[in-house]
Amino acid sequence: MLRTRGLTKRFGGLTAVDAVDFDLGGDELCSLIGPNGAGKTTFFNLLTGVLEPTEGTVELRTGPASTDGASGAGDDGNGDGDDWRDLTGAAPHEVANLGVHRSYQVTNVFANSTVLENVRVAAQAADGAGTNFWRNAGQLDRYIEEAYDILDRVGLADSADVPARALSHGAKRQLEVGVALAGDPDVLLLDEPNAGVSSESVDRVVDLIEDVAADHAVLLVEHNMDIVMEVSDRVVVLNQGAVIADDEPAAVRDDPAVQRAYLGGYEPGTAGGDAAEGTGDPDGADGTDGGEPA
Ligand SMILES: Nc1ncnc2c1ncn2[C@@H]1O[C@H](COP(=O)(O)OP(=O)(O)OP(=O)(O)O)[C@@H](O)[C@H]1O
Repeated sequence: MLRTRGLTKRFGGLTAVDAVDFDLGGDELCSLIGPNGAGKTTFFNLLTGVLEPTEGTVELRTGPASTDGASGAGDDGNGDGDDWRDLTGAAPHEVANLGVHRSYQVTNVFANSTVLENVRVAAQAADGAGTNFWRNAGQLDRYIEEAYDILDRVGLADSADVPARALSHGAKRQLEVGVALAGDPDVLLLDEPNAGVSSESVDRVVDLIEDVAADHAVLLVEHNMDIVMEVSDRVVVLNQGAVIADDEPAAVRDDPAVQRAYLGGYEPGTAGGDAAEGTGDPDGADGTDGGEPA
């Protein structure tokens, strides 16, 4: 569905992402983990056009897509029928239009608009209708209906008329996923969707991740290893910009190189399951509510 080859980003003398070959299958939920500064956010930024790579390519399968979820599905133009679109260097809106959407570590919704409006506007924009819906009265109803369906799916139907700023942090993350879904994406990139979410809300966000993964390709950055182990089909480990493991969750957990680089001290089910060197703070002091847009 999405693949990179030799993807590299250097900031001066620092190689933040180092020759990464990565494949995300059609129905796959792949988690990207690694210590702070490993290059996860930079990798997301390269996939979504926020940053231009120093070297390497990003490609999206545009069809005909087999949705077998196998990592590395697709071909290199060798005649088995898969088509790939080169996204390398494309602007963020072009990448989004082609079906790759992301959520951010910091909540990114319109604070003063209602929950419904946030999703409705995203659905219109994705349809190329912009905000000029007056030209066809029936169209507005269609977008509102679509927005309600999405709010149902993300568990926010009861909050449709509430301003986004009034939502709890966890509910804002649900809304973010709703806004991303409104773009009708093929690929969802979720950047720490549980960061700052209270422990009571984590289960709801995890259920939502699993639900959207049923019919989308999902790449998840997550510091909480219990969640990673629970939801992932596959786990990719970055360390100093390079992939040091790419396997099923249990195999990655038991990999000595991963233990050394990242998971030393991780014990399932303890204290939120954060890996030893991760600072993702899913349950604890929520420092993110104060300065965020919503
Ligand atoms: N715009 C930039 N200019 C210079 N260096 C940068 C820039 N963005 C990131 N870096 C550096 O690149 C490396 C990778 O950073 P990145 O934020 O991608 O890591 P990360 O794995 O997402 O970390 P975290 O888990 O803390 O979010 C770090 O050493 C960081 O300081």
